[in-house]
Amino acid sequence: MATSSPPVIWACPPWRLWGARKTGRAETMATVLLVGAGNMGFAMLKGWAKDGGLRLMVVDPTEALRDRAAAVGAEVYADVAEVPRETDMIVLAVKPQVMDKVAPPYAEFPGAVMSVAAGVGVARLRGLVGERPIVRVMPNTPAAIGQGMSVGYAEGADDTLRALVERLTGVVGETAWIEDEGLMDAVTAISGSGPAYVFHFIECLASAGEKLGLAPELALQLARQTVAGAGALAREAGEAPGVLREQVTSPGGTTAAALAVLRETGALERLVNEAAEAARDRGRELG
Ligand SMILES: NC(=O)C1=CN([C@@H]2O[C@H](COP(=O)(O)OP(=O)(O)OC[C@H]3O[C@@H](n4cnc5c(N)ncnc54)[C@H](O)[C@@H]3O)[C@@H](O)[C@H]2O)C=CC1
Ligand SMILES: O=C(O)[C@@H]1CCC=N1
Repeated sequence: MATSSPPVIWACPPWRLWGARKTGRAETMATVLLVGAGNMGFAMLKGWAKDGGLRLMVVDPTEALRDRAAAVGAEVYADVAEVPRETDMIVLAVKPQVMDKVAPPYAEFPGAVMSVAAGVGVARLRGLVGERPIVRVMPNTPAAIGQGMSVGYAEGADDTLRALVERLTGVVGETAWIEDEGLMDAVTAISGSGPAYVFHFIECLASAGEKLGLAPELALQLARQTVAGAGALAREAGEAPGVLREQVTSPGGTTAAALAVLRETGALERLVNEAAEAARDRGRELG
């Protein structure tokens, strides 16, 4: 019996055939539509552009943001009405406050939906885009350099869809899954918002350096590289952060003097707890 199968060939859109030739992974071809190419959407898009097997489409009303998306290889559209209805995955990356207005037209599109919006639950998303596989993902902006952390929660997703989500999150960093959607606000408070806490710590450390007499540029260089180097070590050393902390802390030395201030009253820990709780609570409000 002949093995060639013209109907399958004809059923494939041309880009799929192109992608199949390019990657040799025909089964993993996918069209991804990014709705909202702002801070978070574009951070992910930059990574997705490195995956040669994805057809990337972007909708954003802001011309400058469309231009930068086009510059990394995406097909860009100003309005949903212009977008070809050829989607395997629709990624909603607009603000939670506009989700109710932006999402409903995508109910007419095929494919699954992945939302990165803080606070917006699967039940609400289903009300907006209809019955279909829906995945919530909480990414973070280090995705822009392939160092992101993404946490997924999936309803109605089979292994193929989970694999596509992991492909999209894996190309921009690490991926974890939660089985309880109620934890998504906690995830948002730690890894979604977390980069901002770390950037603020860099600001504080640089400011402290200036107050101790360092030139602003030098103070910022020291603070930035110290946080970057400590973060990389914490990830790669294979030892608990507490062990790495002790390796810096000579008994009776300078670090011990500083940590006594930071830890003695539990002030920093309390502050971080309160900050994370505030972020979690705001996520609940947005929902
Ligand atoms: N910024 C971050 O670090 C993170 C953000 N998120 C989530 O990502 C989502 C987007 O946040 P950001 O990127 O920070 O906001 P942003 O304001 O930078 O991006 C939102 C984009 O949506 C676009 N937009 C507005 N109306 C639209 C429409 N009708 N169609 C298509 N695009 C439209 C805007 O032009 C803008 O570019 C939010 O829901 C947020 O909760 C999640 C994790 C981290
Ligand atoms: O600030 C926010 O609401 C979004 C979600 C996590 C990071 N940025």
